[in-house]
Amino acid sequence: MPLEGMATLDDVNLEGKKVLVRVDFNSPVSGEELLDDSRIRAHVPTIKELLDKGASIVLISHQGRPGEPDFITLEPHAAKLSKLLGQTVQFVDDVMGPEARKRIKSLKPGEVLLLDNVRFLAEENINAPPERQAETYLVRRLAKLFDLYVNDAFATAHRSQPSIVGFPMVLPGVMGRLMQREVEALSKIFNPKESPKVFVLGGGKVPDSLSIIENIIQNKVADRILTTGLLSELFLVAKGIDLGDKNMKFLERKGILSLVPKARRLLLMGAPIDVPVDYVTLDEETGEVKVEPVYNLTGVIRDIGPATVKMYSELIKEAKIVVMRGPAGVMEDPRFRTGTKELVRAALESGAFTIFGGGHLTAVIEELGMKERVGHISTGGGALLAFLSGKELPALSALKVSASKFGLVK
Ligand SMILES: Nc1ncnc2c1ncn2[C@@H]1O[C@H](COP(=O)(O)OP(=O)(O)OP(=O)(O)O)[C@@H](O)[C@H]1O
Ligand SMILES: O=C(O)[C@H](O)COP(=O)(O)O
Repeated sequence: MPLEGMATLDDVNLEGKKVLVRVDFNSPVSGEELLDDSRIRAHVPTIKELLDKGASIVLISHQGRPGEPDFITLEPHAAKLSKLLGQTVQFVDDVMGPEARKRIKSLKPGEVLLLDNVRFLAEENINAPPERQAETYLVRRLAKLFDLYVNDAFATAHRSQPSIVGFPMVLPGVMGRLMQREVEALSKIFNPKESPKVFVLGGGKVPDSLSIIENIIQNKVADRILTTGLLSELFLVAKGIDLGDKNMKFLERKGILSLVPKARRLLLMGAPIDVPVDYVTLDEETGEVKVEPVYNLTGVIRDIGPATVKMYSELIKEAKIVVMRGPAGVMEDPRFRTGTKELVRAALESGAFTIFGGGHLTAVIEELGMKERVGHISTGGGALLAFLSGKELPALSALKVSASKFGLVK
């Protein structure tokens, strides 16, 4: 999806403006302690630019979902952001009540205020069309206190919630730098000029990966799809290969065998799907770890094998764009991390523009110490899956409507 039709920070005057910025600070937590700050860190360039250009900033975000243990206040996030910015980030344990409105009104240029978890409001937890969300209490109460709305929350772009699609209906809405970077990088995937493109798809979210494959086949996006992880097991079964009793039973228990007809249809449509030739397996009784060819498996599949790594690495070398999502094996156990690590290394050494998604691959990139070679690491989980599956992202549609309604783009 091109940037076309959406406005960026370059299209608006920020001097002295009061700006509402939707960020996605949703982070893994233990109690009220943040376990990872990468989502918060990712928004720093946008926030700094707004401050440098003389705006006062009010940040709005969610954390967790109602009923889940990670559904907590954003107070620790404010403390973390203060450290990252090197300036005090004010916090108010309120979203749209009198205290929050008073603090928003008194905010001065150069100051930052973080509101509390927007999902504490029932309205925010309902997905509805933008016109409906523009009429929520949240939007009616807060919008009049601002000059501008900035959406920097790519990771929540697949939700049609008031803080995402409601505000830009009534305020001029532009994308922040993180949102812009995500959309620009991910748009390369659908640009026919940037070929050949190799997708390396693995991990455990098999139905999501199938939706991605359907979309990239329909749009003739991928030149090759290299499968790993549970997805590769599904395609081997679809090709008629018996993975041995233990693996077949595991796939059945996970509901993956029911996806075989769909996988077979994709193969019959001529999808350029590659499957592993060997796996690293574990004998659960003896604890023995072995490399076994796919047609003679006795152990439980834990990682792709060395011959597969070699074959896939050769194909990756020829690519202009490499898109990688999900680990190649059960990489939580260091004995089964080699496949993922070597494919990530091959991608980063290939000279291709690399796009990575998912927490597991991000951890491997850090471990390899090769972060500076990365083309793009997406902050999106569900949003990235939706984007790659060709689904419309409500946040982007709303920004387009806003840009046209408020005359922000020519
Ligand atoms: N062959 C396999 N058999 C069983 N599990 C596997 C296999 N290959 C990968 N996995 C599991 O897949 C899981 C990761 O898949 P997932 O698709 O959730 O990745 P991800 O998007 O990077 O995750 P997140 O972003 O949530 O951290 C891991 O827990 C890993 O152990
Ligand atoms: O972590 C995410 O994927 C985003 O923050 C969106 O969260 P959600 O799936 O709870 O809407």
